[in-house]
Amino acid sequence: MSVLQSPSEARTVAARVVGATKLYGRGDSAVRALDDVSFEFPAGAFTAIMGPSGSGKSTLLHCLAGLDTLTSGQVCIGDTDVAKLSDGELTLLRRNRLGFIFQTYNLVPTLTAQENIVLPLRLGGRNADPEWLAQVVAAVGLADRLGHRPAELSGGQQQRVAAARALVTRPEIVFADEPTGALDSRSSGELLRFLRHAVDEYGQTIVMVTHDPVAASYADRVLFLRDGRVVSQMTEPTADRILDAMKGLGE
Ligand SMILES: Nc1ncnc2c1ncn2[C@@H]1O[C@H](COP(=O)(O)OP(=O)(O)OP(=O)(O)O)[C@@H](O)[C@H]1O
Repeated sequence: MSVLQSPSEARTVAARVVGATKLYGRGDSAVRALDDVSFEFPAGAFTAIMGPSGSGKSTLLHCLAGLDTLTSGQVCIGDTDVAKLSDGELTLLRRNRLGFIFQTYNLVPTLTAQENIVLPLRLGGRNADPEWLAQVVAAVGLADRLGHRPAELSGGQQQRVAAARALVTRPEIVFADEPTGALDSRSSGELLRFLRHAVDEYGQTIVMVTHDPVAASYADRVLFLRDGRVVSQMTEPTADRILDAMKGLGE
């Protein structure tokens, strides 16, 4: 399938890694950040990736999202083998089929909230679907703040603008790297409810790295890593069960 196309049929797997291995450095000083990781990320579901510091969470997310490359193994987004894409095709895949939310909001300071939200469409030369834009903006709860610039918004509001920006292109997958890391618990809750709503109402697929058991409890499934390997997974997670699992991993 062309990287320009959206999926024409419902998929059960949004992304998969097979035998994913990532080495940083060479020889004696090489670090095995990922060690033969295989996992399927279900479509229309919210998956959290957890594990102790240095367990490979960010490396896995970055390799899945085409921001970094594996040493060996395979990453597929839908049916697309990411390693087979040229740099230009990879850029198009990221722009047209993926959405990103980072710990730092990365909003453009001179643009209003509304302008930031529609920026990915502008960059892709596309017009906003007015109905979809209205839904995203309503769900994110920022209707009265759309004309404000980022500096006039709280951290939580800025992160919700960033989340709306990630969803506005209706990407196949939204990748979120510690999206609540800089937020207080109230703002975290608002962001996580928004993400949960996007999964439940629009069938959005979300993959999120987090250290926070409460944040991970919003997911449908939690994948636990240690030393670059998948050690377990949990469905229907609760914060208490996740905390116990993390203690078992030595966190
Ligand atoms: N660019 C790099 N060069 C060398 N080593 C790296 C690089 N990036 C990550 N690593 C190493 O790879 C391992 C996995 O790192 P990674 O950042 O994926 O872990 P993490 O689980 O996301 O950690 P944290 O929770 O602390 O963010 C660590 O040992 C880390 O030091």
